[in-house]
Amino acid sequence: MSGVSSESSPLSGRNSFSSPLSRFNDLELSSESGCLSIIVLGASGDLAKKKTFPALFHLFHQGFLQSGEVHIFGYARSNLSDDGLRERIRGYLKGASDEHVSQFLQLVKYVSGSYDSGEGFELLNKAISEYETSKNNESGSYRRLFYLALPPSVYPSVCKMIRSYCMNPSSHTGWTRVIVEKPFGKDLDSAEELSAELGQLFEEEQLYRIDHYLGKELVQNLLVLRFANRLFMPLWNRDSIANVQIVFKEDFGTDGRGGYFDQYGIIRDIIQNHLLQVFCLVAMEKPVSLKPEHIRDEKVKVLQSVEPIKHEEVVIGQYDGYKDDPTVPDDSNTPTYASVVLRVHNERWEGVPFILKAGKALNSRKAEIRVQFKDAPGDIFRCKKQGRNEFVIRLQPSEAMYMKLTVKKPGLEMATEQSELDLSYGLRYNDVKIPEAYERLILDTIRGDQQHFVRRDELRAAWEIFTPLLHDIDGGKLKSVPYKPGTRGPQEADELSKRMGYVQTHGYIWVAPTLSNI
Ligand SMILES: NC(=O)C1=CN([C@@H]2O[C@H](COP(=O)(O)OP(=O)(O)OC[C@H]3O[C@@H](n4cnc5c(N)ncnc54)[C@H](OP(=O)(O)O)[C@@H]3O)[C@@H](O)[C@H]2O)C=CC1
Ligand SMILES: O=C1O[C@H](COP(=O)(O)O)[C@@H](O)[C@H](O)[C@H]1O
Repeated sequence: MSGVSSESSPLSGRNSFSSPLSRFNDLELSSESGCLSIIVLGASGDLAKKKTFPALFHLFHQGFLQSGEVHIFGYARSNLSDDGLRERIRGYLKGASDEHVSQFLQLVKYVSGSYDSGEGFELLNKAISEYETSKNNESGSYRRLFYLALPPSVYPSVCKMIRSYCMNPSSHTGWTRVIVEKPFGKDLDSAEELSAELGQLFEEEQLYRIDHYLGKELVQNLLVLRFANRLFMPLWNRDSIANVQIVFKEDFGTDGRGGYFDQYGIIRDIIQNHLLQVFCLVAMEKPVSLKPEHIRDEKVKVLQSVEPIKHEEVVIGQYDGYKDDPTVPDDSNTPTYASVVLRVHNERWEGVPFILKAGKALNSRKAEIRVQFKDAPGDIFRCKKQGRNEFVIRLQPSEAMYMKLTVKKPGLEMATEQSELDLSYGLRYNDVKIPEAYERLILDTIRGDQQHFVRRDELRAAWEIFTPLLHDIDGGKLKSVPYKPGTRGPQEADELSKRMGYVQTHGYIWVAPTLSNI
């Protein structure tokens, strides 16, 4: 974690104390050396080229992956050569010289094979073993990291193949770890079935269920914010907070992914995983320590305190034009928008609605947490109509935290107006490059830190919350209301937020500050 250098920061003169959290989380974070083989399964796919390989490249570029130690293997069914794969991903490797890109690409090899027969995996194991042997790695360990950038339908067979053909030999020190992408199942039963299948093949410590929202800078900040600041502790409960919104918006539609999306819908794609993980970090109790198991214990507890979702506290929508995608059935009821109210039955949150909203083809792209406080009692300024205090954590874009406040309008009159205390990262940390979520999470996996990965019981608790609602939507008991692309989504969702006690501040818009407007 970098602080702000007083030379280059526009806000020079501030002191910044930074301390690596890994020192506090009691983890024996390994500083292992030796061979590291990273195997990207589904290397020909969209996620691999857009996220996985670029994240590996950035780690390489920053010196976290040493060319003397690491080798990267792409595996898929497509008939590609090493150079074919390299050319496919080259255009996505940004932010470094061509020479550096070429050095990285030289570490990448391709093996072609199917996902359910031994032949391909034997070849893959041979390629990994040859590399390991070539390293003549007498004192170091042998590490094998498998990244499943694949449709979940093939996870069980791929995991069986890895288990049968590609494990780190028992004669070697080191480890074998597997990163699995979402979606982990489609409902409680299918997720449990998948968990049981993978659980027979790998120990929980070997499985890293990735949710890339847990790798975002401001999501990782939530624990620090909540538990290292005295300011928030007495306020973070039902006495002061009226409602919490956790919002995801995209200003584009399913863009050629309609076939995939239609089987899942926005609740499975975004809410049950990304937004629910954010919800956990906002709502959970303080963990005993920063040990991954302590944090995940608290997440499970708060998930288990969520009450059954009521139909009248849900709005689902579908944007006009979604069904024009030829891969989407004409009678699809799949929601591309949803607003779902969660209620937590515990001492801290009884009566506080958590509104989780996500939508595609909306009027903007952003993700944020909006904590709205109750009105100030006994308002002598009569300024309620101007708006309530809100603490907003902007996850993306333009990472920021700002607190909306009522202040005296500067001037001779005693008038009030809405303003904000603003911590915009672009300004405060303008010399820090915020890492990509996938970069951090892959590095965590190499280091053996499972804090930001989803544990099996957490996954179960998450599906328990959403499965009844999802089955009702799939069974047609709730209908998606149409909305126009480029809008805020269905009007019914705004009405739901209002019913939940959310008070909109009229005439106030937060503008992300830039160096030119301070
Ligand atoms: N794309 C994204 O932005 C995100 C994706 N994810 C998740 O990551 C995983 C991979 O996503 P993505 O890369 O988009 O997926 P793709 O559809 O691009 O699939 C990846 C590769 O898997 C192989 N494949 C595709 N369909 C099948 C099939 N039915 N059976 C066997 N193999 C198949 C193909 O390789 P080949 O034919 O060469 O073997 C393909 O190149 C998924 O679980 C997805 O949900 C998560 C977050 C974001
Ligand atoms: O997992 C997914 O996330 C992306 C949005 O990720 P972000 O980091 O850009 O916010 C979303 O577009 C996709 O549908 C979903 O599968």
